[in-house]
Amino acid sequence: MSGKPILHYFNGRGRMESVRWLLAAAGVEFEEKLLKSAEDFDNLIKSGNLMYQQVPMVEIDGLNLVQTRAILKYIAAKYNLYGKDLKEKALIDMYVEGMRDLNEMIMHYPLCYPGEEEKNLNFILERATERFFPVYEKALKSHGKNYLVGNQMSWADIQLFEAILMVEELKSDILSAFPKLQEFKARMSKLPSIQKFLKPGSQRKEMDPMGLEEVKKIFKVDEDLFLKHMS
Ligand SMILES: N[C@@H](CCC(=O)N[C@@H](CS)C(=O)NCC(=O)O)C(=O)O
Repeated sequence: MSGKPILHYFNGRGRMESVRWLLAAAGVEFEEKLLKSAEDFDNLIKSGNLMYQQVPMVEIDGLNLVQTRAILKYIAAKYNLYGKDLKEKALIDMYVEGMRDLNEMIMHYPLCYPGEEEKNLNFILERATERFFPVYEKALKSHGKNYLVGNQMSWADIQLFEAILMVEELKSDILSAFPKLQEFKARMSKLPSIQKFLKPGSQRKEMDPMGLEEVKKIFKVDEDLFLKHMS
């Protein structure tokens, strides 16, 4: 065993991408076991290591961690990205949860009912520019520091950087009204661990590398139930 964390998921962003980002930004190397078929997923379930028969699952420090938030919290705490006291942790949680709300909308965007793409896209962009980004712009402006919480990089900054890149994929000039976020993005982009992850060929996933249909096959998704659940 290499001692590196092992990430179990399919070859796509989904719920695992923030975990990949957090590890990569912390400079932690990891391995991936990518599910390619329903059989792979069944075998993983049969191993008994998935508490809820769901992925993401991360093998780390002898644990089989599941539930995305639990995984992220563990990694943030382990690599000193989770603030110095309870108040900083609470602030980081509040920022992160906002970005995860935005992230969820973007994750579900390709799953919307046919014909509703434009409406959904406009909703995401409206939420990003009217609800979420102003919070982080204001925070950076008001304390004048390089990072959202305290004076060092935290989980909140990494989640924000990921969120900015994702929204920019939907609308490239989305930061035009947010000068502090533009500076933040430029600063974060220069960090060596982030530069490495941004390079082509890294373990960072593209928007839709494997295709929705294949993902549905792995999880044996019923189309109607799926759309209802996601809407
Ligand atoms: N609350 C869980 C949700 C996990 C989840 O829904 N995972 C999906 C893949 S992204 C899954 O394993 N689906 C198969 C199933 O639920 O049977 C988390 O945040 O990790």
